[in-house]
Amino acid sequence: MTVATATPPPAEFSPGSRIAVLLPLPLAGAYEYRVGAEPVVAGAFVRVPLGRREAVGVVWGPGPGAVDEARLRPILGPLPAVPPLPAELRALTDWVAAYTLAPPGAVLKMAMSVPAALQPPRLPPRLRAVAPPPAGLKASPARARVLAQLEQMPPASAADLARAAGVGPLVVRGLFAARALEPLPDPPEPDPPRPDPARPGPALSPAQAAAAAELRAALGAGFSVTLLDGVTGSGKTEVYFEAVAAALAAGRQVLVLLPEIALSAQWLERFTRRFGCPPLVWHSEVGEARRRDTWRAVARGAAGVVVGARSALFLPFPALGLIVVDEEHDGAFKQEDGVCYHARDMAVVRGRLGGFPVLLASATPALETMANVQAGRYRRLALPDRHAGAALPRIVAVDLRRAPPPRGRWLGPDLEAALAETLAAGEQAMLYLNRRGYAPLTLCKKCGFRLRCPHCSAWLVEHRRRGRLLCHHCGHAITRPDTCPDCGSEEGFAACGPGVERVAEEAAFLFPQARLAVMTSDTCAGPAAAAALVEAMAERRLDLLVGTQIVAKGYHFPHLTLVGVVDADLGLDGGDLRAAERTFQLLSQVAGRAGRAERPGRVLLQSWQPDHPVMRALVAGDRDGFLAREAASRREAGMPPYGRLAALILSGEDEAALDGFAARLARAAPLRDGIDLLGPAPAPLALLRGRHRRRFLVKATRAVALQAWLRDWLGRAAPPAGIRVQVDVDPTGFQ
Ligand SMILES: Nc1ncnc2c1ncn2[C@@H]1O[C@H](COP(=O)(O)OP(=O)(O)OP(=O)(O)O)[C@@H](O)[C@H]1O
Ligand SMILES: [Zn+2]
Repeated sequence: MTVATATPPPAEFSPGSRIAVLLPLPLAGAYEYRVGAEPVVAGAFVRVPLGRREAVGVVWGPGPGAVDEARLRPILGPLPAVPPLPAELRALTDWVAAYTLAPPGAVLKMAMSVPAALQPPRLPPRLRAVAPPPAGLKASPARARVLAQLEQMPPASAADLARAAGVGPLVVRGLFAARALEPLPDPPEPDPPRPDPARPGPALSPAQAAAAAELRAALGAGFSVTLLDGVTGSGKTEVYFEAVAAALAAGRQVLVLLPEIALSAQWLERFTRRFGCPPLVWHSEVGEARRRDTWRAVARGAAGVVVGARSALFLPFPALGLIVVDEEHDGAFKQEDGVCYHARDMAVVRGRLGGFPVLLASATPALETMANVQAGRYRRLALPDRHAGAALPRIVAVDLRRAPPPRGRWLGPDLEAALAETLAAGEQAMLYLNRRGYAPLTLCKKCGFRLRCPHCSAWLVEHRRRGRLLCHHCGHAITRPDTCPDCGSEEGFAACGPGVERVAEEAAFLFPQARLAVMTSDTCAGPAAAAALVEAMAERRLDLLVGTQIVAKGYHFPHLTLVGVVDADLGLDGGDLRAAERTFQLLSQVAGRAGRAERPGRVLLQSWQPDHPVMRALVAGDRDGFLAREAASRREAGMPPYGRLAALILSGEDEAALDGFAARLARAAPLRDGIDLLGPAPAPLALLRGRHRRRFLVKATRAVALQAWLRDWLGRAAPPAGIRVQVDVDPTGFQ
């Protein structure tokens, strides 16, 4: 296919000139080299000497002339058969590095995450006979058999040929050495199937059609950001598929970011139905060989649509024309280790650098996004109704103070009654609790000692099905000890509080006839298991699904009419700035699974604080009122999106050295108006994987150049060996 390239041809550097080469390593900047005998273009992947090793980097630009002529080393040459890294992605790399304070090479590493993709595919050479055979070729019966065989079969590898002719491998090698056989040139790499934008989509409702028309108009009109704000089940996916089709028809590539793509079999199916073939999928569970082929197909412009997790943002698209960020409010778009970046925000940056539209879709947009809409930076398209006349579910808060569950149980009488009714009517129900495992806390029956992770400040979570107690932060696992490690008692341990496994146990006890399944990231390991569960649910082979937040991810179960939220208050506690917003989003999302087809849905929120603003807003269906109140309180406190935050996490194994450095760093902070420095304080996770952690929070007004201030501050006190400093601009997790 031909690709409408958005960028002019890259700059070329002539033999002998100085160039900057960025290496995918956490170095302060690019290194300087000299071009060899052949010219190279900006963005080219090149091999360079690095100390005594050889490394692969990217030609970033002209060399600054910082290295002595005598010490300047020449590059070893370009990598064959890899297109240069597009200028847009180089600019994004620099931008993300500057914004997050990460070393540019660490950002580049995300764009070069599949080293094998930089090598041309190595096929065993296929051999064919040279015609006529070279004069003076020594004949033998075995050689004759090989040559006769080749007249009957297509070119084959040496091994296949020897096998087919019934000769030893040496015979084939001998013929090759005598030039009677020659290798066939490698075939071009096969292109993935191309999604067909001309296939008809479903007939859109007037509101859907109006939104789709606006999205199509945005394509080809340069950079813009549009929020597709539609209630759950309004058909946001069908609408943005129209924009995908239009971008494809214009010869451009499309990237769709989904928070849990590994679990999105339903989405892939819908895409395939609409476009006639599946998209290319990109996430950490895709195998190395597939990732390699995908990276290369993207780089040569042969990949029409990629759907991926946040890391797909750093794929080398030469002709990207649209990015869709579905469920744009989802916390999974934020990367919290290594380079701390938010894929939704950086998608907007890539759109601006590449001059194309970015589309954000959600039923519960992030406060940040709504603020951008209000400021006129983003456009908003609304889909206020569910598709095909389905009503939004009725949400009620169940006051657990009035009707608590029996002791040691978690499903109160109201929820139990609703489950009984739903199941009796032959409809499906879902129980939601955002906590994996059986019980979050295990304690000694005699002395109350709590089983904790030795490497983290966290309790061990019992996973009864696996017979293990696990740390959810570092993976530390033990079997339940026979005696208390503290008092030595043999009385045993008590499981405190519920996880989904325990709720499932209770539901199975209450409704022994119900066909029940548990869905969490650990009970359905891998996309296939998740897809099987989702299919079983959609085909009504299950009555009751118990799960964590992964059950909420955009699924469409037509026969699901009841959603029970076991602990709606979970997640509201703690000092997290976004606790209320996130709880509202999650619960709306879960609630949105109910009643998506003919039968109306209802949602029961079990809560000890049914008067909490989050519960009230959910019950009243008052999202905009809730967001407005949240926004007002953030504005008043100078918190994001009206002020800015950065978190600094210092960590080290030696606690005294860590505290010493934290104090030194605090003293070194340059004071100025518009910046509040909070800390150092123990981070909420004060110990993680054996490292102690201290946190600073920097609160700034929007007028302050936050990154410049942080760079200045960090430049004043270098950490001693063994202490790591992690910068998180716009933190969301507060761990
Ligand atoms: N115009 C249409 N014609 C036929 N089916 C449609 C149409 N619009 C939506 N649907 C169907 O309605 C269901 C809900 O649509 P979709 O999943 O796109 O909604 P959504 O807004 O993305 O929901 P959520 O936010 O809950 O993920 C899907 O099964 C979809 O195929
Ligand atoms: Zn741990």
